[in-house]
Amino acid sequence: MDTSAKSLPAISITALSKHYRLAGKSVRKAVDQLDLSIAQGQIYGLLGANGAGKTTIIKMLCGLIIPTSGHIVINGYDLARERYRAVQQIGAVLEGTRNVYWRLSAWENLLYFGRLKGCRERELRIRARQLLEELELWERRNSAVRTFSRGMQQKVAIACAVIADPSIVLLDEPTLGLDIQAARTVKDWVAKLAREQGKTVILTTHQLDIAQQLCERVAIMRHGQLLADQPLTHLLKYFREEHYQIRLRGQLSSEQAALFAPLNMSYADGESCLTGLIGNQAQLYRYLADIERLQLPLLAVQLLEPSLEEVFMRLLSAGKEVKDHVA
Ligand SMILES: Nc1ncnc2c1ncn2[C@@H]1O[C@H](COP(=O)(O)OP(=O)(O)OP(=O)(O)O)[C@@H](O)[C@H]1O
Repeated sequence: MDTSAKSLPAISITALSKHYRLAGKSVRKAVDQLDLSIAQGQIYGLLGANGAGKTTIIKMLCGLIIPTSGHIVINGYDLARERYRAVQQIGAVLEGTRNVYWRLSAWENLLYFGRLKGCRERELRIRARQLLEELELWERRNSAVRTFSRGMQQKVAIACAVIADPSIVLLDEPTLGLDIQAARTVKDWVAKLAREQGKTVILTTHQLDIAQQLCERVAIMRHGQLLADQPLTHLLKYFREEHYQIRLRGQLSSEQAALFAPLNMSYADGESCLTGLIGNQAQLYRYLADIERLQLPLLAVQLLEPSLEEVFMRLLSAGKEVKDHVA
């Protein structure tokens, strides 16, 4: 296979399913007839509620779970028929804290994973040093990973995943449990992997603000199927006509705020701000009628671009597939 072709998708998934047999004759469809194509050099977010099937997809891409049916092609290599070559294209950090050896130092972990992946000794040492320096871990390279903070451990795990310089990096919940500063370091580094080194990054996360900052394209999954698979900018435009901000002078009482309950309420500088998706004009007028009835001083009603979190919640509650028709 020609892996150098730029037009080749990094990952191509066709009619992929994973069905688990449960007790009796019942079956859980963790992933169900999924089609997906992920372009080279993209940061791709795989989003969905708990149990949507994200980790199952990541594990199938790594070759850790055998699909029930369907095909996975990675940089042109069929995972079922050319497994070694296909898996070589990938570096992965799975969910949780056990991606690296806690008794080994950061340096030893990098050398261990590099040798396991067939790196040559001289290049391996140069790359290990470069990665540890980039991630600000060089000073602590000889300390056992178990003595590291959660953020430092996660940085070591990501460094181990990319030690052999794979072109595709899979990150399952890369910022879970990290404090704001550690999450930002990981986030900035993920962005650098794609934008400066041209790597394809596929990440799952429940932190939708991080997905919104990082991802160029986003898939939203529900019950093993796709509800949406679109460029982030398209998705954010999807409910643009329905996302409002209503500003009022003064602070609402809790009884007054309850009338606008599905909207987010904030108060600052003497103004109350109601923000959220208002699905139709009739609902908007009902809110405005309440405002008039309560004699709340109205300052402004404005259309806003929704956040990814609002689009996500809306899509999940609607439960309908979204076609890519937004220009
Ligand atoms: N080994 C297994 N046996 C049976 N069912 C499983 C197994 N592994 C996963 N599942 C089920 O498959 C579905 C998808 O799980 P998966 O872990 O892929 O979801 P997820 O989107 O990653 O969820 P989360 O966000 O909670 O990590 C869930 O209903 C889960 O309970």
